[in-house]
Amino acid sequence: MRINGKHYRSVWVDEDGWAVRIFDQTKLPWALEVLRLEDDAAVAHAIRAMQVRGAPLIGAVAAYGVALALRRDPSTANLDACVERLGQTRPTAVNLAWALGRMRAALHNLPPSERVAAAYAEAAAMADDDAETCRRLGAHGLPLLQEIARAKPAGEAVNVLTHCNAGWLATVDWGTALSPIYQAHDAGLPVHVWVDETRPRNQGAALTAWELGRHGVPHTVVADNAGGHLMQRGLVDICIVGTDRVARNGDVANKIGTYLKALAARDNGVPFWVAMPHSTFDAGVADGVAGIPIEERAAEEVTELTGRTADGRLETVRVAAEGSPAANPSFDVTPARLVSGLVTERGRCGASEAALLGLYPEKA
Ligand SMILES: CSC[C@@H](O)[C@@H](O)C(=O)COP(=O)(O)O
Repeated sequence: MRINGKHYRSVWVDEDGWAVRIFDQTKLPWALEVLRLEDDAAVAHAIRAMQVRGAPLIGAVAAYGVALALRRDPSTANLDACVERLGQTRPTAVNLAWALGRMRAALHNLPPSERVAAAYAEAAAMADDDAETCRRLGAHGLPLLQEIARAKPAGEAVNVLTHCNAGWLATVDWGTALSPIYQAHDAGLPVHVWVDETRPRNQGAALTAWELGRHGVPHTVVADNAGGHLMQRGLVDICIVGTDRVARNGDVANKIGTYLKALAARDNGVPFWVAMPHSTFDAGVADGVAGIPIEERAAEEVTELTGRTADGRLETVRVAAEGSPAANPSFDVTPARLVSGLVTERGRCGASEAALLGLYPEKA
C-alpha cells in the first residue's frame, strides 16, 4: 500500500537478508516507526504487545519468527518449541495457528541443515500469498460497492461503516475489509467510510483513519456507539468488517463491538458483510459462539487512554473511576444469522457450513 506515493508492505526482510522489519503499530498514528526484529523472542513480544496485530499479519510475522528461531538453532526440538511459544502469543485469530502449522509441516521432515533457507522461502511465499489473497478478495468485494453506487444519484458517495482495522496494516498488503474500498476509490467510485473508533485500543481512530487518510479515501471517525444512529438515519449503505476466525457454521469472531454493529444493521436493513481470507476459515470449530476462544486483555486498556498532547508528547491518562475494576474481552462472535455474506479471495458466499465448504472443499 502507498504512503506518500511509496509502496510498502506491513512486513519485509531487511536489506541484510535475515532480520525482519515491521511498522510499530503502537506508535501510529503519531509516528511511522520501523522496528527490526532479530529473533523469535522479539517476534513473540511484537505480537503480544500488538506492535503487529490483525489476523493475517500476525500469521505472516509469526512465520518469519520461525525462520529467525531456526537461524539460531535448526534442530527439531527448537522448531517444535518455537512453534509452541509463538502459538501462545494471542488466542483468537486462527491465522497464527494456521501459519505456524504450515511452517512446521514444510520444515519438519527436512534435514536441519536445509531448514533455515526453507523457512525464509516458506515465510516469503506465505507473505506473497496473503498480499495476493487480499487483492483478489478486494476484487470480489468491489461489485458490492458498485451495485450500491448504481442505485444512487450519480456522484453520490457509497457510505461504508467498518469496525477496528482490517486494512493493509492488518495484513501483508491491501487489507481485507478495506481492500474493496481501496479498489473502489482507485477505480474512481466515490466512497466514504464511517470509521468506528474501536475502543479500547482505538484501532479505528488510530490505524484505519490513518491508512484511509494516507490513501486519500474520504472518511469520518465516529464513537463506537454512533453506528446504530447512523444506520437509523439512512447514512450507512453497507457494513464491511474483517474477521479473526470464521467457524464452520459461519459464525464470525472479530473485534469487540462487531456483534452490536451486526444487530443494528439487521434492525435497519443494512447489509452486513465480512471479508475473510482462506487463512481465517477454521472448519475445525463447529460453532463459533461456543467454540472460538476470546482473548481477555489487560484492564488498563479500558481504564486508561493514551494520546498526544498539543506539544507533541504522548501521555496516558486514567479515564475510569479510581478503584473500579474493568473487564476487557477483546473480541466477540457475530452469529451467522446476522451476516449477509462473506467476501473471500474465491468469491462471495453465504455464512453457512454448506456455502463455506462449497468454496473451500479442501477444508471439509
Ligand atoms: C484483517 S483483520 C480482521 C481482524 O483481525 C481485525 O478486524 C481485528 O479484529 C484485529 O484485532 P487486533 O486485536 O487489533 O489484532
